[in-house]
Amino acid sequence: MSSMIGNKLKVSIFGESHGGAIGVVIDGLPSGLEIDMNFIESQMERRAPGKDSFSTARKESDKPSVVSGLFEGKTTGSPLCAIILNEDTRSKDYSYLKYAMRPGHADYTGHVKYSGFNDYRGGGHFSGRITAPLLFAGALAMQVLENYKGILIGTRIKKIYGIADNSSFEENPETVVNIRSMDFPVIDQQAKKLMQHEILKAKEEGDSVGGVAETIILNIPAGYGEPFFDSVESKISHMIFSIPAVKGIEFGQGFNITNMRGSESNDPYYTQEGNVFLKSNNNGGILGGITNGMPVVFRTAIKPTPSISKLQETIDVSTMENTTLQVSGRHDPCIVQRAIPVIDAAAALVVLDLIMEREGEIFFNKTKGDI
Ligand SMILES: Cc1cc2nc3c(=O)[nH]c(=O)nc-3n(C[C@H](O)[C@H](O)[C@H](O)COP(=O)(O)O)c2cc1C
Ligand SMILES: C=C(O[C@@H]1CC(C(=O)O)=C[C@@H](OP(=O)(O)O)[C@H]1O)C(=O)O
Repeated sequence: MSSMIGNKLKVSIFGESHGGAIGVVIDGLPSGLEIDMNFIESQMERRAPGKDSFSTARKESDKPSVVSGLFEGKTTGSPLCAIILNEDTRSKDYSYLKYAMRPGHADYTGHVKYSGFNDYRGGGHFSGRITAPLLFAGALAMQVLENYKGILIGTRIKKIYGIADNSSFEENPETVVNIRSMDFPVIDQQAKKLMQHEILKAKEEGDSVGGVAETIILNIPAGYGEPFFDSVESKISHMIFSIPAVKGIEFGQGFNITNMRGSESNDPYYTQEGNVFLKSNNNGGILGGITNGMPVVFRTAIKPTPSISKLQETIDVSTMENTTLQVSGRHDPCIVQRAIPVIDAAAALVVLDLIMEREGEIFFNKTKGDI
C-alpha cells in the first residue's frame, strides 16, 4: 500500500473509518512557520460529516489533535503529526458487508488485493473519512501559501447530476475566498436550489448523485513545475485521484479544447510595465507542465455515492454465489459538496511541494525575515 505522497513535502495518512483514530504525518515542513489552528479547524468543519440532510448522518466533531511538530504556534521542523478520533462508528451496519461486495465501492478490489484481511467496516482505509487527515495537512499548506506567497485556492460546485451553474467563476481573490465561506458553494442561487432538490430526490429514492467541482489557484507565479514526469498537471492529477470517488480531471478548457481551432485555443501574450500576461486562459495556467502565471484552473468529476439502498446485483465472496444487496446505514447521497474543501487542501499540498522543490527553505527564510 502506498499511503505517502509528495517530494519535498511528504504527507502520509493512516487509519480506518471504524478504527480508533485516523491521522496524518507531514514531513519536510521548514521550522518557524506560524500555524493558525483556527483556520485549519474551520476548513475541517466544512468537510465534517453529519451536518445537514445532503450528507451522511454519521456525526463526527473532526477536531484534530496535534501530537508533534508544533510548539508555541510554530512548526518545529520535525514531523508534524495530527490525529482525529472516530467517535460515531456504528460497525453493525457492516456486519452483512463482510462477504457481500458493494458495487461501486472498494470492497471487492480491497478483498482481492489484501486477501480478505482488509478492515471492511465503513470502507476501512478506502473510506472518504480518510480525507479528514488529508484536509488537515492541506489546510496547513493553504495558510502557508496564503501567508508567505499570497497564493489563494477556492473550489465551487459547477454541476450536480446534470444541473450546471453556468455563471463564471471569476478569477479574483474576493470570489475565491468568498466561495470558501459557503456551506454549499454554488454561485448561481437558482442552480443551487435545483442541485439540492436533485440530491434530496435521489436520497428519497434510495439513490445517489455525483457532479463536477471547479477549482482556481490564484497568484501562482510562472515557472513552477518539474517536467517531464512531475508536470503540474501530473502532480495535481495524482493528488486529486487519491481522493475517493474522483473519476476525472480536466485543466482549462479540458476536453472542450478539442472543439476549438488553434487560433481560438492559444492564449495570446501581452506585456505591460515589464510584466507578461495572457489574454485568455484556455490552457488553465499550465504550458509544458509549467505554470505560466495565469490562474491554474481545473475541474474534478466526482461519481455518485456507491452505497445506495436500491436493490443491486452482486456476489457473496464466501459462497462465490450471485446475490442481491440493499445497502443500509449512513451514507452521503452526494459527495461533491463534502469533497470541495478536500480538493482545495489537496491542491495546496501540491503547490507547496512545487514551491519547495524549486525554492527550498530559502523562500521561507526570505519571507519570514527572521533569519
Ligand atoms: C468526502 C467523501 C465522502 C464519501 N462518502 C461516502 C459514503 O457515504 N458512502 C459511500 O459508499 N462512499 C462514500 N465516498 C466514496 C467512497 O469512499 C469511494 O467511492 C470508494 O472508496 C471507492 O473508491 P473510488 O470511487 O475512488 O473507486 C465518499 C468519498 C468522499 C471523498
Ligand atoms: C464518516 C465519514 O463519511 C463516511 C464515508 C463513507 C465511505 O464509504 O467513504 C461511508 C460512511 O461511513 P459510515 O458507514 O461509517 O457512516 C460515511 O459516513 C466522513 O467522511 O468523515
